This record gives sequence, structure tokens and C-alpha cells, in this order.
Amino acid sequence: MATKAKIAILGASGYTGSELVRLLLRHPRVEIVLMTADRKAGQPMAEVFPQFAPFALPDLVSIDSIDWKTAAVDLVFCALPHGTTQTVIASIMKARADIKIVDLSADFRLTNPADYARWYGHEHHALDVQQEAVYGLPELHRAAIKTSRLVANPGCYPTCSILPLAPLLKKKAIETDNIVVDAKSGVSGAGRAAKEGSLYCEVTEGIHAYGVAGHRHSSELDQELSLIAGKPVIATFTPHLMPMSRGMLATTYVTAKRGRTAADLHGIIAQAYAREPFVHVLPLGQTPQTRHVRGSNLIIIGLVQDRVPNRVIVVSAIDNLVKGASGQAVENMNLVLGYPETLGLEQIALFP
Ligand SMILES: NC(=O)C1=CN([C@@H]2O[C@H](COP(=O)(O)OP(=O)(O)OC[C@H]3O[C@@H](n4cnc5c(N)ncnc54)[C@H](OP(=O)(O)O)[C@@H]3O)[C@@H](O)[C@H]2O)C=CC1
Ligand SMILES: CC(=O)N[C@@H](CCC(=O)OP(=O)(O)O)C(=O)O
Repeated sequence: MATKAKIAILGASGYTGSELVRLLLRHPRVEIVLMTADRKAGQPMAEVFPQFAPFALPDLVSIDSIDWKTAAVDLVFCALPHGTTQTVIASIMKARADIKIVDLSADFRLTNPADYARWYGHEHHALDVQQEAVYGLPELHRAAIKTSRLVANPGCYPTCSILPLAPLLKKKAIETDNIVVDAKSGVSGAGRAAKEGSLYCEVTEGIHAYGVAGHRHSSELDQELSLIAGKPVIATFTPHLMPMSRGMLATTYVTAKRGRTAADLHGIIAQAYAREPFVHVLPLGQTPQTRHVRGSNLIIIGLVQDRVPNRVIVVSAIDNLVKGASGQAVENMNLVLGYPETLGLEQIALFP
């Protein structure tokens, strides 16, 4: 039998951490050997999440109790709040050269330190480590991810909006100065620690925009879109909070370059992703729903010609906790460890 990689999950008591546990328990080539929490450190996982009671899992421990020099671990998933992550990862990487890391936080996604300081409100505390990070969108950076020691797993909104735009920018098929991304997220995107604004009474039976003209994911979007376009791109991006637990939908408005039709744009996206296991492009004129991806690692993309000449409406859907976080993190792990990319990620969406 092939050996199993030994996995640590930092932040296993959170939403993305527990989603990693759900996915990895069904992965044939890994074994979870270490899991951490902060306030819940010391508790058995089954006490925090009864759905895991039938499975043998280690108890939750505090990060401080781990000696990284001797820990029998091959790969660490870091599912901690941004800001707390960078010093933890720097200390692991300094202690051991052989441990690989997939970080789900935003700490290592931005390549320009000035951008990080501007959008996150403080200087980065591990800039030397940042240099080693690869932005973990497999469809764009697969080769670099495979040889990376530190993968910066993308944010959920950027994943949902960069993937449909990337082929269009690569082929110079759309204007770059008027891209509008209107995105909606389920409440689990805000994490498990209860806070004002994500409480049931404040979220149910209503929707609202937030971070208008200033959400921190704008920096990630601009960084990757500019890299692909080969020139500075600034997109309008407005996130909204929806009264649902998981799911994300982005409606993106683009202007086709003169002479290009919606059918051309559809053809470009369909061709770019024809061999991608986790990207599904609908026939022209159809659009996806969040229910079509709930629990799966798919992004589904649909395009429709607007009534406004040259305008094309692109709708994309992901599960924010799967392709938007833990599923994509497992995909990155598969690449880093040399496993088939789809291993452990073949779940079909739960419907209805
Ligand atoms: N939720 C989502 O859809 C997405 C989240 N992300 C990112 O992934 C990361 C994790 O998010 P999410 O799972 O939603 O967050 P949660 O709030 O649900 O979980 C956070 C986890 O980190 C632990 N923790 C909190 N503070 C500390 C600390 N100071 N030291 C050590 N451990 C700590 C918590 O432990 P305890 O439970 O004991 O307090 C918990 O295990 C974040 O950076 C987030 O931005 C990325 C993409 C999508
Ligand atoms: C609904 C909600 O609050 N969503 C989060 C994004 C979740 C995510 O992708 O966060 P990271 O960049 O930290 O990984 C937000 O808007 O900040």
C-alpha cells in the first residue's frame, strides 16, 4: 500500500478547517495527525463537531504546544485568521525545510508589500517568507504550485471572479477599463467566530452590500488580472452578504472588444477550460446557481449576451468553502505532493 502523507490542520475548529477534515477523511493518500484550535484547544474534535464522532481523529491542541523541529508532519494546512498566520508560518518554515504549507488566509497572497500594508492595515511580518509563496489558483499557476513550499490559497471572491475573466484577458477579447464584478457570498465566508453583522437576526431575510469600493479582495483581483493582462487592471468589485450558509455567485459585466460577440467570448472560455477538471462551462445563454456547486469543488460559468451592444454578462458559481477555500487547498496539496489533482475531490453537489 502506498504511504500516506501526514497532515496537520491549524484552525481545525473553524469553518474552513472542519471542511478540510471532511474532505481529507475521504482522501486515500493522507492521514490527519495533528489539529489545532485556539479557544477550543484541549477538546476532542467530536465534541466540537459531532459529525466527526465516527472517525479516529487527534484531539485539538494549541499551536504553541507543537515542536515543529520534531513533528512527524509532511504538509500543514493553515486555516487561521489573516494577520495571525504569517508569524506561525514563518516559524514553521524556519524550523523545517521539508514541511510544505498550504495557507488559506490572505497573508501571503499579495506580492507587493505596500499593497499588503495598505489593504490589511499593518506591515507584513514575514516578508522573506512571502517571496517563496505561489498564488494557489491551479488553473493559472499549476506548474509553480507543484514545486512550491508555500502555497497562498486564493480568497473565495477572487477565485470566483478571476477564473472567468482570465481567458478573456489573456486573449485580449475584452476592454480592461470597465470590468464590473458584482458578487454574493454565503455567511460562512465570514468565519465561525460569531460577530455582529453575521448573526442570524442580522443576516436572515435581507441582503446587503459591504466593503463597497474598498473590499480587501480588490487588491488580489487587481494583482492577478493585471498579471494576466500584462498591464494595470482595476476592476469595480462589490461583495454582498446573502442569507445562506454557503455558496458564492459572481455576476461580471464585461465589454467585448469591437468585432467580438458573446459567442466568441464563450468559445474562448470553453476552450481554455476544456481539460480543467474543476471548471465547467455551460452552453451560451445558460447561467449557474449556487445549488449546482454546493459541497463540490466545481466552478460553473455561464455567459449571456446583454441587450446593450458589446456587453456580455458572465455568471460564475462556487461553494465558498470548497473551490473557494478548502477544496482548492486540497487541490493544491495534491499538486504539491505529486498526487492526481482530483484525488479526494470528486464530490457531486448536494441538490436541492
Ligand atoms: N470561510 C471562508 O469561506 C473562507 C475563509 N478563508 C480564510 O481562511 C482562514 C480561516 O477562515 P475560517 O475557517 O472561516 O475562520 P473561523 O473563524 O471559522 O476559524 C478560525 C480558526 O482559527 C483558530 N484561531 C482563531 N484565532 C486564533 C489565534 N489567535 N491563534 C491560533 N488559532 C486561532 C480558531 O480556533 P477556535 O475555534 O478555538 O477559536 C479556529 O480554529 C481565514 O484566514 C479566512 O479569511 C479563505 C477563503 C474562504
Ligand atoms: C462573507 C464574508 O465575510 N467573506 C469574507 C471573505 C472570505 C475570504 O475569502 O476571506 P480571506 O481573504 O480572508 O481568505 C470577507 O468579505 O472578508
